[in-house]
Amino acid sequence: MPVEEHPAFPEERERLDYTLGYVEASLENSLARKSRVDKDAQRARRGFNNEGSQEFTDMLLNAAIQPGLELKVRNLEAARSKPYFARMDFRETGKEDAEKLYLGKLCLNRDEDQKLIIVDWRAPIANLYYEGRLGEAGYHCPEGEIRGDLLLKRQFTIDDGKLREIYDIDITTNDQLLQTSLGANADNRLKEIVATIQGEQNRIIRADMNLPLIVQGVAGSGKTTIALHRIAYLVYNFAPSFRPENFMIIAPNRLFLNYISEVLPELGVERVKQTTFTDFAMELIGEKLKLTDAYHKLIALVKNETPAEKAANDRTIRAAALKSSLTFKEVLERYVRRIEAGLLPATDFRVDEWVIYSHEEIRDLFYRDYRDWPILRRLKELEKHFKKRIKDRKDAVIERLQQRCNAMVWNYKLKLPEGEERQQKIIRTIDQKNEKVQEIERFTREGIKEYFQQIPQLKPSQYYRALIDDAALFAELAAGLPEPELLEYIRTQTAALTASGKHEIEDLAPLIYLKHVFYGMNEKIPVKHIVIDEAQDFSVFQFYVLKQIIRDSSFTILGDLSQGIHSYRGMQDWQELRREVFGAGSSFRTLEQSYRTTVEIMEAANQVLGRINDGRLVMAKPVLRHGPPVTIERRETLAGRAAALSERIAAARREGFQSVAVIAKTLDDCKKLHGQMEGGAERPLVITGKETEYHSGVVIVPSYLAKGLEFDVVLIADADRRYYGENELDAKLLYVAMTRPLHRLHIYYGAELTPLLAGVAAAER
Ligand SMILES: Nc1ncnc2c1ncn2[C@@H]1O[C@H](COP(=O)(O)OP(=O)(O)OP(=O)(O)O)[C@@H](O)[C@H]1O
Repeated sequence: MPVEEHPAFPEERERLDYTLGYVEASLENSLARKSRVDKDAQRARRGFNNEGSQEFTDMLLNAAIQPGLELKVRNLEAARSKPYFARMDFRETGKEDAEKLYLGKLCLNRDEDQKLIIVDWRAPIANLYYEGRLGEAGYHCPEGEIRGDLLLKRQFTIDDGKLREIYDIDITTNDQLLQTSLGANADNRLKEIVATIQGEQNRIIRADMNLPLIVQGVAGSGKTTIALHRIAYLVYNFAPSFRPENFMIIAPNRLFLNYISEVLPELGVERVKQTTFTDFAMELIGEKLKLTDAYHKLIALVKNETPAEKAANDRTIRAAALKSSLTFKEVLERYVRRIEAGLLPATDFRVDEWVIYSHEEIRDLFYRDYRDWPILRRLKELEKHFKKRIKDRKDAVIERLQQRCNAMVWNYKLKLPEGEERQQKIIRTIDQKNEKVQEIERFTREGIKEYFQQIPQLKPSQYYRALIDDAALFAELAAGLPEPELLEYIRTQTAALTASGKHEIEDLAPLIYLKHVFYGMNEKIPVKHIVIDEAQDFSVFQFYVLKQIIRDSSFTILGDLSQGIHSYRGMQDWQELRREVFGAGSSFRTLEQSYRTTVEIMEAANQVLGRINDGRLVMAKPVLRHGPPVTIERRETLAGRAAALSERIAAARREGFQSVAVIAKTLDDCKKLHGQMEGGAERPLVITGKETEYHSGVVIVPSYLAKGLEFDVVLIADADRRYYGENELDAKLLYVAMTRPLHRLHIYYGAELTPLLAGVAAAER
C-alpha cells in the first residue's frame, strides 16, 4: 500500500517534519559550539607557555570537549536523513496516558524541557521494541522493573528525510521490514541492523557483560553483526565507567576487519580496538617475530591428493590439535615450575663479609610472599628489599665512620698545634672516610649486580627455544602426558621452524603464556571486554591465555563449529571451552535462524553439512525468503568453466547485483582460473589474503578466505570430487562457500561432481 494511504500518514509525516526541524536546529547549535571550542583551542595552543597557565587549563578542557562535540555533530548529520526507525506507544501501569517513543540510532533531548525526541535503541526502554509483543509488557532499568501495556509497534522506512513506508507490527509479528532488508543487495561492507534486530539476537546484545558468553550461531545468523551491536550497546550503557578503548574485537584477518569497519562508526561508536589474534599476540609478546603464512597449513591440508600426502596430513592435523591443547600448556607449565624452582642462587645475599639477606629469607620472599607475581617481576621486588636493607646497614656503618672521623678530627684539633701539619692530617682523615663511604657504595651496587647476574633472564621466545631445543628436558617434562610420540614430533617440527627464524600461529599461545608467567603484562592492557568473532578457529590454549592475561575482563565469544575450517587447531566442542577455561559461570546460547540466504541455498548447504555426520553440528533454519534453485553445471575444461563463469557474472550484473564472488578452493586455483578469464566482460579481482582493504564488486576468492564475507551471487568454480572429497575439512569448506550468497548460488565442476553434493536438489544440466 502506498505510504500516503496509511491512516497514520499525516500524523507521522508531521512528527517527522518536527523531528527533522529539531535535528537541524540542534545541529546548527552544535556546529556553532564546535566552532567556538575549536577557536578557543587554537587560541589556547598559541598562547600556551607553561603548565601552570590558564591557557594550559583551557587547552586540556577543550581537548576533553572536542571529541564529544565532533561525535555529536556526526550523529546529528546522520540523523538528518533517517532520524528514527520505529515508534512504540507504552502506557506505564498506573499512568493515564501512553508515551509515544520514537527509536533511533542516537538519543535526542529537547533542550528546553529535556523531553525525549528520539530514544536511543540501546536505552533500557527500547528493549520493549525488540522483545515485547503488543499487550502486557515490561522492561528493566536501574530503578527496577517497569510494567505496563505496549499499545503500538510501528516501523518506518525513511530515506533522505522522506517517509517512504509505514509497517504496523501486530500480535502475529509480521516482520515486513526484515524481509525487505534481507531482500536488498549486499553493500560493500557489513551494515548496522538496529531496526530489525530479532529477539534471540537482542538477548545476546543485551546479555550481562560480566558473565562470559559463548554463542554458537549458524552461518548467516548475524554473529558478526550482533558482536558489533553488542559493543555499541555496552559502550552506551557502561559509560563513563568504561570507555570505547576498553572494548576490543578480535577477528580472523585484516581484510575481514576492513569488511566490518563501518558498522561501529555507523552506530556512533569510535575508538574501539579492532585487531586480529596474531597482531594482538605480537603486541603482548613484545618481540618482533616472523610468522609462517597463516593459511600455509590449511592449504597443504586441503590439497590432500596422494595417500602419502593424506597420511602426512593426518599427522599434521593431530599435531596441530595437540600443540593447541591444554596438554601442551601442561608441558610449559612444568617447564616454568622447573625454572622457578631452580632460579635463585643457593647462597645468601652478601656484600663483602656481611650477610644482608639469608638464603632462607630470600626463598620466603620469592616463593611465599610474592608467589602470585610473575617470576621475573619478583626479582625486582627482591632487589628493592636488598637495597632497602643495605641502605639501613650502610647508613649505620657510614654513621659509625663519620663518628670515628669526627673523633679523629677533634683529637687532632686538641693535640696538634694549629698549622700546616694539623690541616693535612684532618684533610687526609676526611678523605679516607669519603673513600671508604664510596667503596661501600660501590660494593653494595656491585653486590646487587653480581647477585642478579647469576639469574638468567630471557625473552619469551628464548625460553621457548631453550625448551624446544632440549630433547631430554622436553621428554622428561612430557612424561606421563598423552601421546608422547606426537609430542616429540611437535618438538622436532617446532625446533626446525624456530631454527629457521620462524614461528607458526600455534606458537603464539605458548609465547604469550611464557611472557605472562615470567614478566606479566596486566598494566599494559586497557581492555575490559573482549569480543571474539569466528571463535571456532581459536584453540582452547588461545582462550586460556587470553583469559589469564586479562583476568578481570569479560568475554563474548561467537562462532560456528560447522565452519571450523581450522578445526585441526581450533575448537571441537564449546562445552570443552566452558569446562576448561570459562567455568560454570559462563553462559551458552545458540542461534539457529539464518538471515543471509534463501531457503533454496540454505537447504543445499545443509545437505553438505549433513554428510559430516557429527551430531554436534546444528543445521541452519533460513528465514522464509525464496529464490531460484541452486544450479549445478558441468564444464569439462578450465577454459569452458571460465567462459561459463564470465557469462554468469555478466548476467548477474544485468540483473542489478553488485557483488559477485567466484570461489575456488585454493589461491593457486583462483589464479589459474583468473588467467583463463581474460576475455570476459568484467575481469574479477583475485583476493589473496594480503589485502588490508576489502573490495567487493566482482572477485575470485579462495574458499578459506571467503569465511565471514557475503556476496549477492556466488559461483563455486570447482566442485569436483578431487577438490572436495568426502572428509570433514572439505565438507566444511564447501559449506562455508555455499553459505556466502544472499541471492544466487551456481556451482560448476569439471570431471566428476563431489559426492558431498550428491542428492542436492539442484537444477542440474
Ligand atoms: N536481524 C537482522 N536484520 C537484518 N539483517 C540481518 C539480521 N541479522 C542478520 N542479518 C544479515 O544477515 C547477514 C549475515 O550476518 P552476519 O554476517 O553477521 O552473520 P554471521 O553469523 O556472522 O555469518 P557467518 O558465520 O556465515 O559469516 C548480514 O547480511 C546481516 O546484515
